[in-house]
Amino acid sequence: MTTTPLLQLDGLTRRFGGLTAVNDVTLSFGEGEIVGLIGSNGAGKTTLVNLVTGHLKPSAGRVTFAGRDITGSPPYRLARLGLLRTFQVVQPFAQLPARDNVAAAALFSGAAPDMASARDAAEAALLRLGIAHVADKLPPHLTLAERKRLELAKSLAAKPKMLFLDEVNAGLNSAEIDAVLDMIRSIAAEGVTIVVIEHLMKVVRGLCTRLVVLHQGALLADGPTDAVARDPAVIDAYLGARGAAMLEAAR
Ligand SMILES: Nc1ncnc2c1ncn2[C@@H]1O[C@H](COP(=O)(O)OP(=O)(O)OP(=O)(O)O)[C@@H](O)[C@H]1O
Repeated sequence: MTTTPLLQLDGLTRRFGGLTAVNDVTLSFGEGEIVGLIGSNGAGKTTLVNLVTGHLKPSAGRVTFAGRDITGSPPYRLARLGLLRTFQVVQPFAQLPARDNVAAAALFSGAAPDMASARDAAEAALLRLGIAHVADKLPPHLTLAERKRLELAKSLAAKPKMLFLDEVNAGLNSAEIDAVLDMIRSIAAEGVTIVVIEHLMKVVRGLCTRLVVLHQGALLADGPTDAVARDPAVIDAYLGARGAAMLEAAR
């Protein structure tokens, strides 16, 4: 029996003038999967995520989420369906305390019907991510690790079905990364599909059961982490001998 994927991309393509940043990508993602989206700088990872989450419109192709054609839908509509993302550079509202940043995400996504329940959802999300103590602080006064957790709290309060995490571990130390990985695993354990865009092999190896590799906008490989890590085409185009050794060492 085949199950319907949560997210299906068919021939997804985005051109910028003469450059094809995402080239005819066909892929699907199931419920509760943790998938790593990898590839060298400029491979098209961010563009692909932007096409799915409504921040860019495709030049061609189709995006289907939970059986519904969502091609070209704006981010706020997709957030209401449970399709959410974080950004590589975290972008909280600097003048709002952490709690209200999370509450705003809960309201914006429609996960909370009013400010009182949005604040309750925010408290719960901050607690779950271990940063309840920063609820009253303004984002500029948070550490990088706290700001990254704040991003995750915003996504969580929006009740995601699928979450794209854009380098949520960049700049964190090893212990901070381990803590974030545990949080991501616990979110996935509730059935949320998670796609992580990553350069850190420790994260890819420790978290993802499946890897999708983009190269010059096209799909180069898609399969179980171990198999993809040993794929000569992937080693050649992306990992290099050093990257493959690092991925092996991170086991
Ligand atoms: N708005 C844009 N206008 C023109 N070209 C763009 C635009 N956005 C991305 N590109 C180009 O599309 C290609 C893919 O970029 P993208 O940012 O998606 O790659 P990436 O894999 O996310 O890279 P990185 O790992 O460096 O973030 C690059 O050549 C980039 O210069």
